[in-house]
Amino acid sequence: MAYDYALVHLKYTIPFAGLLTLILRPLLTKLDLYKTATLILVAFCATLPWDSYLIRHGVWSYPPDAIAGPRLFGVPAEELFFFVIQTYITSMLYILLNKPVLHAQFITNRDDSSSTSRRLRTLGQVFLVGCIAVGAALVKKGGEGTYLGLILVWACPFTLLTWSLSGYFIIKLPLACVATPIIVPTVYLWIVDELALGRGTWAIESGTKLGWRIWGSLELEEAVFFLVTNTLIVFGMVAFDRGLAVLYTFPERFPNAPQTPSPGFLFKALFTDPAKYDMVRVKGIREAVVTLRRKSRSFYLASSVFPGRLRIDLVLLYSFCRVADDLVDESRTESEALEWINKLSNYLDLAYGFEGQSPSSRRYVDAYVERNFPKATQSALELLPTNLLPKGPLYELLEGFKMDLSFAGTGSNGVQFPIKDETDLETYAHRVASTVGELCLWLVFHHCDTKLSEDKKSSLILAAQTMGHALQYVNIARDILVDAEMGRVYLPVNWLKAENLTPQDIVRNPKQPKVEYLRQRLLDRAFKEYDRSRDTMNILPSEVRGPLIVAVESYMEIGRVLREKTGVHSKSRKGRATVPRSRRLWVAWKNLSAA
Ligand SMILES: CC(C)=CCC/C(C)=C/CC/C(C)=C/CC/C(C)=C/[C@@H]1[C@@H](COP(=O)(O)OP(=O)(O)O)[C@]1(C)CC/C=C(\C)CC/C=C(\C)CCC=C(C)C
Repeated sequence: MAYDYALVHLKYTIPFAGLLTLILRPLLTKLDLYKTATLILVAFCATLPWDSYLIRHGVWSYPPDAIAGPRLFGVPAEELFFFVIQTYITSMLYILLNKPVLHAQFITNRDDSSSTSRRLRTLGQVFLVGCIAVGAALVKKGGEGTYLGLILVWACPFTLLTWSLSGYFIIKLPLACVATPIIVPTVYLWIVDELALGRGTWAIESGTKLGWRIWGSLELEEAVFFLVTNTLIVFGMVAFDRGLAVLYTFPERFPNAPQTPSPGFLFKALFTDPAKYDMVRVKGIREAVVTLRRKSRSFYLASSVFPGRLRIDLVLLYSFCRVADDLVDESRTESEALEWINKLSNYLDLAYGFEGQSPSSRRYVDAYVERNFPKATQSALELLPTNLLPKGPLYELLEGFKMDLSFAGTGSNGVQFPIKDETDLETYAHRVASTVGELCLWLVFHHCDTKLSEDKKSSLILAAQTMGHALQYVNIARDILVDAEMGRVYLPVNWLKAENLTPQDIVRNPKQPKVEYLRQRLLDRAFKEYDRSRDTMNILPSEVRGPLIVAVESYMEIGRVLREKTGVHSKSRKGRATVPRSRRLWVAWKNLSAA
């Protein structure tokens, strides 16, 4: 039938591409489309002359009754469409699987790589050179090895180039991010190819093929073809991501990296000598990602949808806040905690005192950090992007940590509960969470291509502060049990009094029924603050609106779980309510679709 080949697309390739598009649509950014379109263009231009050569030299053919008719350089329109749809499918799968990954952490160079990585990279190079040599020999010999030889001499030099450029990076990436987008479309296209060869939609001429069948009608050459072309597409995507990662990770080297960089910019980044990478910064980013992944599932998930440099800076900000909070929280005595707060305050004095001055003054700040803070916390302080953040909210955050110290002495006579009423509660939430919301927004303002008016910025900051209250109230509602175990009660004392309770009663028995009522009261307050600020998020620039909404909603979902009371029972090992992973993913997808 004249539409046999077109039917292959209608039945197999288009539905698969459609399904991937449907899943990915809310997550796709302009940059993803730019990468995919570039790869499609490259794949099209690289495959067309090669394919045309194969058809003209009778290596393969299409029965005239299986194709519609139009051809370009002898290649049927359906085949041209194959170049596009295959590249699209593999790219989409790669993008989907790489969304959660912050590529900056995998930047590496020879010195940073293990001896196993070095050996693997060399092994890959030797293997690919071997494939090129075998391919060339087969083509030269002619006859049955011709088609396999042509595949190898055409695809392996590109693969060798991308492997040599990005080999260490590819080895460092999680295996699933690289192997799955190669294997899944390859196996799928093997099945489609087997069906097409079986039906005679296309045919490989018998004089130029080895005649080895892998399974059913699937010839060895076809199996190799799909494997190497999908490998090439994925390696192309990886090269893109490595270039982008270099561009975003080193602001000193690339001060004005645009969200969607030109090919020139990308080449410059890709060909930057790896020996010149600031590996101290890369290692700091790695530590920050580990901290984020371990400590906050909500913000870790949300971080995946933020673009480029903003994502890195938010992760670094999280890491600073987390490290500072932990230093204070994990102190054994009040004086030790106070000492950390003073040191953090001195650090801010120095960092902001030297702001805008020479790199040597930055080294002075780093020296202070290295002298005064534990090794594991140093990078979080050294990499805080103080040049993009106002200092006020950071000092205020430390004031919030000081309020936590007022709980010190629990269990002895000196018990204190600083949250006496709603005003204290709001002051506390303002210090520890509104400050964080405001800091996030300053990063957003700096990194967004869309510039906002001062009026809009002020409304957004106000909304971020209110949203901070909402998140902090959810945090307190979630942690009543955990906090009570540490002798802390953040529920206002006057609320407890109205229920004939004291903070000490909560510390003694945080599971009593009245606690559930108080938790819900606090959640009502949280959702009131959320309602007051949520609509303002619609004036955020489009490139960050969805991601910020995901950050807020995935945290507020903890509150929703607590409201349904299911979360109180489905607790993590730490005794905290959690949102199941599938529900978190759904929240992210739903909100990105609506944003
Ligand atoms: C996507 C991404 C990586 C975001 C990073 C956000 C960030 C920098 C968070 C810092 C969190 C942190 C460790 C702060 C220290 C003080 C503290 C503990 C605050 C509480 C956070 C809870 O985190 P977690 O559950 O991990 O803490 P514990 O285990 O209980 O110690 C807080 C509840 C505060 C979180 C508040 C925000 C992130 C601000 C939210 C507001 C916005 C994002 C602005 C939205 C914009 C508009 C216009 C409304």
